[in-house]
Amino acid sequence: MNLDLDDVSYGVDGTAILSDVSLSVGSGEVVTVIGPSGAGKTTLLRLAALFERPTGGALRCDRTDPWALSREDRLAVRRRIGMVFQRASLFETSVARNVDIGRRIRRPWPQRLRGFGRRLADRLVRDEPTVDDRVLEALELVGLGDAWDRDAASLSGGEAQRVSFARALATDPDLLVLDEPTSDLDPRNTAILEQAIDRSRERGHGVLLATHDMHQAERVSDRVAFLLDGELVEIGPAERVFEDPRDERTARFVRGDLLYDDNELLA
Ligand SMILES: Nc1ncnc2c1ncn2[C@@H]1O[C@H](COP(=O)(O)OP(=O)(O)OP(=O)(O)O)[C@@H](O)[C@H]1O
Repeated sequence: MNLDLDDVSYGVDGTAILSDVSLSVGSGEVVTVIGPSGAGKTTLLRLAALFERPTGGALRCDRTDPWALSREDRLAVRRRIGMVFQRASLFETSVARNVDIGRRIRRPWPQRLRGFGRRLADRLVRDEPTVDDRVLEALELVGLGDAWDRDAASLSGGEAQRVSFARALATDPDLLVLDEPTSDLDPRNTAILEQAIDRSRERGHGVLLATHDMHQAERVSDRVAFLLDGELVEIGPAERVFEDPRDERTARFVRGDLLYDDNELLA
């Protein structure tokens, strides 16, 4: 899926949170949004995943404005997008069911009912619970292939975050939207998720990622966008943005110099 944001703005109760943001994510491309806390990264990702409607400008998925479609048609577009939130929220059931839930709620109702019938028939002919290949494959991608029958409540924070990621992968989304998916993870778990991002890219999925981790942005991105106070300061190939930023504010941010002092913008 090609996602295009054209001068997109978003405001709540008259307060601007994003102003005139233009960016695109193509198939097989990883675009990373960096910026200080409160810059608007999560809001931008929520717009990209169709959770919120822009208050200005245009957003298009494969050249179609999903907000101009009927609710049902917009949901069909929405089903092609997988979002992983900053904090994992899992249901109190097995790991496999947690991953499967993501796939099921993305299916239209007739398919869901057929799936229910199949599972019921499965249960009648065998005692063992069955796990869908897609679910296992997604769990293997995040290094949790052996954990499918574990209780989600028994997982560590890092494992839970990987299960959330697997839930999004199992839907085979055209576009993955990842909001700081590794912020609470140790280096090993972070490396596993970065590999999964690479695999998604190889499969031709687009990835829109927000991260606070500059090294991660350098490692995984094709292009990097720097967001500051709701405005996109610059966007370009990762190497260029990190090594030769065009804007002084980007330079200061990637160098790690503080842009804020007592909440006052210094730039
Ligand atoms: N629904 C809302 N109503 C009012 N203000 C909001 C709303 N959503 C976000 N904001 C404000 O918009 C700004 C951007 O928030 P956002 O969460 O998008 O930033 P962020 O870059 O993701 O921050 P962080 O890196 O800390 O997660 C913040 O000042 C936030 O308080």
